Amino acid sequence: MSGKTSNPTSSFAALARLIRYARGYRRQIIAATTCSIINKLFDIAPEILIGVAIDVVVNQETSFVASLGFETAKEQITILAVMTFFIWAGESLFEYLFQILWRNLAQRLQADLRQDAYEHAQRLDMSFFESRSSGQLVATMNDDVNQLERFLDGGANAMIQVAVSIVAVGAVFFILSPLVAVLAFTPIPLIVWGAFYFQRKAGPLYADVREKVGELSSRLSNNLGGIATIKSFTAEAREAERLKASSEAYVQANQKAIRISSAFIPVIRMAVLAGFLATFTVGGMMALEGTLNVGAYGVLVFLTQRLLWPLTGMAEVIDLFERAMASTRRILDLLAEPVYVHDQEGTALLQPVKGEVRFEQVSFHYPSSGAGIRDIDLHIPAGNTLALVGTTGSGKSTLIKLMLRFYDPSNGRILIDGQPIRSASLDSLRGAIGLVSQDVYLFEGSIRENLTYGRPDATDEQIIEAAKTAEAWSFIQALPDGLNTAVGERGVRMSGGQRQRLSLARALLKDPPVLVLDEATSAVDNETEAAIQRSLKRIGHDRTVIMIAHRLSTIVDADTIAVVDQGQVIESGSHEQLLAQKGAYFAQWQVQTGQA
Ligand SMILES: Nc1ncnc2c1ncn2[C@@H]1O[C@H](COP(=O)(O)OP(=O)(O)OP(=O)(O)O)[C@@H](O)[C@H]1O
Repeated sequence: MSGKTSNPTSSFAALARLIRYARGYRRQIIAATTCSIINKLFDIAPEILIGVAIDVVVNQETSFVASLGFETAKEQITILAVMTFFIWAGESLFEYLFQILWRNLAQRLQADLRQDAYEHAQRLDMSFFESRSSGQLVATMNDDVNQLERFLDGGANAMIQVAVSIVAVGAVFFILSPLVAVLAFTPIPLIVWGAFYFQRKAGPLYADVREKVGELSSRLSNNLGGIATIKSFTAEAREAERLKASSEAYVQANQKAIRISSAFIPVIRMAVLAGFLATFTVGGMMALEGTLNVGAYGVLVFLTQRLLWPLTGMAEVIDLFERAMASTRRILDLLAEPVYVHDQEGTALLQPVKGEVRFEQVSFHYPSSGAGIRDIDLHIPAGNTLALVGTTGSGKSTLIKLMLRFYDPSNGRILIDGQPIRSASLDSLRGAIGLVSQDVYLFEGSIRENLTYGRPDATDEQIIEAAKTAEAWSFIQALPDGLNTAVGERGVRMSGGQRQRLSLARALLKDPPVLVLDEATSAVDNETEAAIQRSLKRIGHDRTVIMIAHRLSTIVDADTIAVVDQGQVIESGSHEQLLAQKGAYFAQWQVQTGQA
């Protein structure tokens, strides 16, 4: 998703966006946070109890615990032991609870994000997919989502607990000795500054790492998808080299991040040491002078460790946080990607759809190439057949894409049964159109699953009838597993002609009022093509058919033939009319019939 990761918004902005996204989980987040806080408080408490115990041993009847009403030292030790037991038990219980809560939250949130991202991506316009590689999208929906999951599994709790340590230990310090507190806290601003400095440095580096992961997975999926082409061009070595370059770019991006993150820990360690030594020596002096209770001194020394050492772990947590926020930004950016082709949900085309199609002054240009179509006027009465012919790249498929609202025209409008398609729901519009496109896509699964894709409840009789019309039944029947034969990924186990016939049968089974055949029979032999033409003529009587063909012999019977050239309709009429005009169609006909 190039261009997106350079987004300058900080990681905290990404966190705020994530929290907004996760508002449905507010109660769970609050519960998990509360358990993290309580666990940390229980975790700090034993250190305080050690101090209290020293106080008991040293001061006995005048100790702090004695002032609570436990007179003998034995009683005091016993009560401290009981308290220690409950504190440890409490700590264990809340550890269990926060682990469960955070991890469950991580699971739910990652599943939601992936699902939402996928569902949103499905709604996005075709132009979005043309500007993004599928590998990048897969990386976002898998790696980025997992990265966030890892942070929620442990990082979020660690961040909260560091904050609780600072506040709780700080409070104890200030109660016991404000002077030592100030000394012990002196390194904290440095540590926090270091953390932010690191965050600023590491943020863009991690964004770059995520970008490189995307590129790497994009290359992998493209290459594995195009393995036959690679082999046929014996390009294995070249491709291996290119993959190595992508891998290397990923390594280097990571190395930059590693250099920064590795420097952080030693620096923080020295700052921690300064704070610890200050408490240790100044507190010790004060205890010797008698201005600080011995027990309090013990508490301070132990707590300094509790306060400062976890901060060394902050580097790792911030590391995790930065990575997770770079990922979060990518996921949420994908979710925020605007949909330009708006669905008018709830406003279905008037049923039953008769299939009258009209293009009125339709113009459209692809933003990326500037190519497109201009001022197209076409009218196809319901039940008629329109053939679109013309040189390659003249804009025929573009007309179909506009009719399916893969894009919206920049000018003019398209109507079905007199209703502008922009004001109809995408469901009802696309439900009314059966498309057999040039690039046949079969899903991994059985022939039956592929054929019933547009009509999951079709009976075997209906499936067979559609397969017969598409001249696919004889070869399906000959397969050992018949309709249950697996077609392989993208239909690789079928021949090109078989794939086309399956795709045609799939569209026919949907039984749409408008059938679009874009070079639907280009990969079958002449005999099969003629047979398909005959069946199509039979079923074409009660539906509108729009066909695109290069072989003019297949469209001579169309009610209207429109010749498209450089994005415009330059001639239209019946076969005979166009021949009589002696224009572009006539010239093409001469070439194809060998009369030129
Ligand atoms: N997604 C796209 N982005 C940018 N340009 C595109 C896109 N799809 C098609 N084009 C361009 O638009 C023009 C019309 O393409 P279109 O696919 O409609 O032609 P066509 O007449 O169907 O060609 P063919 O007979 O070869 O299938 C071509 O110049 C093509 O390069």
